[in-house]
Amino acid sequence: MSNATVPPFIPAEHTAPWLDLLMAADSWMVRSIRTALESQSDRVDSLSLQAGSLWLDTSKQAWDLEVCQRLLALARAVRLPEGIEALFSGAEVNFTERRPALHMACRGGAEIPLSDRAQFTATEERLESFVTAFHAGALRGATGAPLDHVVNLGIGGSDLGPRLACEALSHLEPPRHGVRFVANLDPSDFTSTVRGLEAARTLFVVSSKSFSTAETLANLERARTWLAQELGTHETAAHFLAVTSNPGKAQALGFGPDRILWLPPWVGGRYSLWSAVGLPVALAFGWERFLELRAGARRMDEHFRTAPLERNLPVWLGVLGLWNASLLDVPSCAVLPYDQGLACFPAWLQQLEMESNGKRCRRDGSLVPYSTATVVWGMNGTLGQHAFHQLFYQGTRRITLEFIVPLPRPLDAGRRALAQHALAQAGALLLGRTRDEARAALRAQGLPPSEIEALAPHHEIPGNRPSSVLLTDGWDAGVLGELLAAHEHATFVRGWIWGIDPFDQYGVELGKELARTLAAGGTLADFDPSTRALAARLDAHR
Ligand SMILES: O=P(O)(O)OC[C@H]1O[C@](O)(CO)[C@@H](O)[C@@H]1O
Repeated sequence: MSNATVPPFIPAEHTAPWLDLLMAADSWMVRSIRTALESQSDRVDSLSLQAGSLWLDTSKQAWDLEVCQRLLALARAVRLPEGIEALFSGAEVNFTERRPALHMACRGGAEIPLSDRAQFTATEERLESFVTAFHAGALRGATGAPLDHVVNLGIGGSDLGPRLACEALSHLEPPRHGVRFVANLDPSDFTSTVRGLEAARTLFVVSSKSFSTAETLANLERARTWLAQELGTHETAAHFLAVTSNPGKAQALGFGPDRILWLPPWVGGRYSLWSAVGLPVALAFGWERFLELRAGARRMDEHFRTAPLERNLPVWLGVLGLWNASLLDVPSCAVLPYDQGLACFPAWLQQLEMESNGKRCRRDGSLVPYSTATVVWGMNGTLGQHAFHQLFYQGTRRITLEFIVPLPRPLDAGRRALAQHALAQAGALLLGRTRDEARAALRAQGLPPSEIEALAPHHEIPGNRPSSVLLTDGWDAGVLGELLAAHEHATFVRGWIWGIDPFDQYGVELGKELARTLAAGGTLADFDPSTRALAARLDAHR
């Protein structure tokens, strides 16, 4: 392993920039973003930046250049630049599990640890040859028929990354082979996903870092049963590939060593798309496309590692998120990709941020004395406009928004209209409508004065809703890689400043443990009276 060390932990609130930021936050709680935009001619330019194919405009956020600079001063005070170097050098930034977090190494953005280089290279060669054989029709199932359809069995990071990439790419080009995803423990997920598939031609990729996740193991069992029923044989090993860090467990569950692909332990589940977990992407769209996806992410790695903080897009995304979450105490961030292929981007980002930074305990064991990760949620535009944007316009909740607007080249009329909707939403949410403007609009409809007065408050829209807009220049696998890696790094930036470990997930483990207890019919004594009563009701249900 690497000799690189992690710089010491410095609590953000003990630094001088933190105090400045607290004062700035007091003022931005009440300041008008709209007025700031109208009065500062350089605001848009100074609060926008480009990295690779991504253009980020943060000028509609509740901050200004001074706040941004103070946040960067905070990042320096807690030694973020050395933290970034520690991340890329393979230091144990995953300090609770005493591991590096080197997902960047899978895409060439960092070095593979020396001791793992041979195994990693061998895995890459095997991955590529599986993909080549699959496309050549040379991977054959139990009946001798070529396998030509893929079903990924996995959950969380073993599902969301490849699912997102496959969906996004399938809106750019038809896949060479169909790929479907089963994640849920709900049996209907499996049943409805395999409906219509020809068992003899179906390849299951079973992705699980631990190879002990209940949902994935249940779906593996279902897949075996389905194949056996459809093909009339239990000799179905040729229909399965396993991707895991725990080959021993996979072997114990019947996978031969030649059917297991290695997922390095230093790749976190929610960062694993770039590893063998990304296999479905390559099976569906080709090895080259997978490499392009990785190459885009690698471009963002290089930018993140080398650009000065002042021009560093993931650092900006990171500190802006921290400003909203911890200093303005905004509890929620809606992410709104204007691209049908990015429908599951909010779910991917949700896991990335909430599982990584939904924590409170710091490196020295102290608790973070302010809010950490926000609730991340969202939906692709324009669908959300007709579902929950009303709350953005006139609701009482404090929410910040992130519009993601991929701009393919050339941009056809349909995509232009879609992008215009995104920009119009961000603009309208900032602008709002004053009471007088509402009155004027009602007057123009010819309503009598009494009705105008009654209705005007309902038509008033406060505006000033903070949002960022991220545009892409072009839209392909590489740009998608840039987009995903930028968010991964932004998550690291926040975790670093908060002093928490973004690469563990002990909270989820407790839920898993207790679910196992319940499923095994174990003692319910550990549970509270409400859960015991509900479990009894479930037991009695036939
Ligand atoms: O890949 P595995 O080990 O099956 O885990 C699946 C998911 O479960 C978690 O461990 C907890 O939800 C995630 O971090 C992970 O992506």
